[in-house]
Amino acid sequence: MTYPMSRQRRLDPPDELFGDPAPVRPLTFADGHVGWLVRGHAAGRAVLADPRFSAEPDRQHPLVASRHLPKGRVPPGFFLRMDAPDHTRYRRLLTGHFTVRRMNQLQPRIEEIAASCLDDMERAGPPADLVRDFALPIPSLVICELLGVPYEDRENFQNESARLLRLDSSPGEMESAINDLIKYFYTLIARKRVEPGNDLLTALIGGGELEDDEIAGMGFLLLVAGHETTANMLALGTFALLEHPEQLALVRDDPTVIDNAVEELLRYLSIIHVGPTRTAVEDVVIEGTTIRAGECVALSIPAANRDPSRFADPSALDVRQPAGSHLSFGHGIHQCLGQQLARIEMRVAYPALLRRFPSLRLAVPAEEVPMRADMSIYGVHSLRVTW
Ligand code: HEM
Repeated sequence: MTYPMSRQRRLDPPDELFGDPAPVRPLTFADGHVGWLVRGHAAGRAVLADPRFSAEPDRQHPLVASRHLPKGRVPPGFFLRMDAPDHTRYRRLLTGHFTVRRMNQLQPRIEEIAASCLDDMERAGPPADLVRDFALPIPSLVICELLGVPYEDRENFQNESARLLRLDSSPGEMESAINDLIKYFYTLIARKRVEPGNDLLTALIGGGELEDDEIAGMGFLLLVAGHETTANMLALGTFALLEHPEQLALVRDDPTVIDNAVEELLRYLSIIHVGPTRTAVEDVVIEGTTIRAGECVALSIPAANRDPSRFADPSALDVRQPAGSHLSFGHGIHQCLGQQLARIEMRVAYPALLRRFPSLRLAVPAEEVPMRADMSIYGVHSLRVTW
């Protein structure tokens, strides 16, 4: 098996992932280096929960690491790529800001933002690009307001994020995107020291526990993770529902299915389709396979989420099928910090869109929808729709 793999169908992971049922398989990375692919649901949870696997890129093979961050170049505060105790220190300062209760309080504002995007779409008339007009603005605006980032600066940070997430970006291109975004946060933090706001960056500055470079790294992580992910779920999820009209009708007409529909879309679509990666810091046996100290492991969330030993009908999109145990938000100490926010955004946005435009349909043939096979977060580059 070699990585990354190509897909045969737009809404399904590569067939190659499912040819052999072994939960852990040897894997050749793009540079020819051999590591492991973990594709079973139980094996994936075991790796993500095990402190003998490190998330730090400087422990990883340079070319695996470069897909996310150049070797040894984790910016201060970028705790996604840190192990305990550094990871714990940063994450602890944020958990109180992302509780279910805090996120629920944002719901009315998210509803307002979604309604305003829909008003604009309605006013402009069909066709629309659902990515540009709906899927990207909602999470971008929400994370900007939460962090205290001016929304007017979105073009800059959306372009830099795209540079960071392209699978063919060189380590140099990634490093310059990271540096530009971190520099941007430095300027913002300096401004907030003079003019504090009612936002998360201001709270982190006021807490007095962090240096500016640490706040900049945390802000950068939250901004990128907070808008690209949900934006792709909203657009790809809508595409998937348009391809499954009976499921779309359930989401539009039956308010009781939305919570599970969001989990099922997360499971079925598995937008984090490359990685997460980890490195064994000592020999570890996972379901009978020994992974030696220093070896890299890539976990396939799409394969884990379609593991037939975990889900009754894994290749079907069925919004009534219990899907809550998916691994789309990861597992263990790095499990997604923003998952409650993402859930509320989706629970609000899908029904609002489908109820506003009950006759929503693609404005181009499905085969012409440009897919994000070239990005580390899967989705659609654009989605032309009409109504
Ligand atoms: C549908 C949307 C989302 C998906 C599918 C998603 C997925 C993930 C996954 C799989 C991880 C774990 C990565 C790993 O173990 O290496 C993660 C971590 C993270 N996510 Fe999300 N995410 C989403 C939305 C968000 C949002 C809205 C935020 C905004 C605050 C966010 C912030 C983070 C952060 C800060 C981490 C790092 C956590 C840590 O290292 O402790 N995510 N996300």
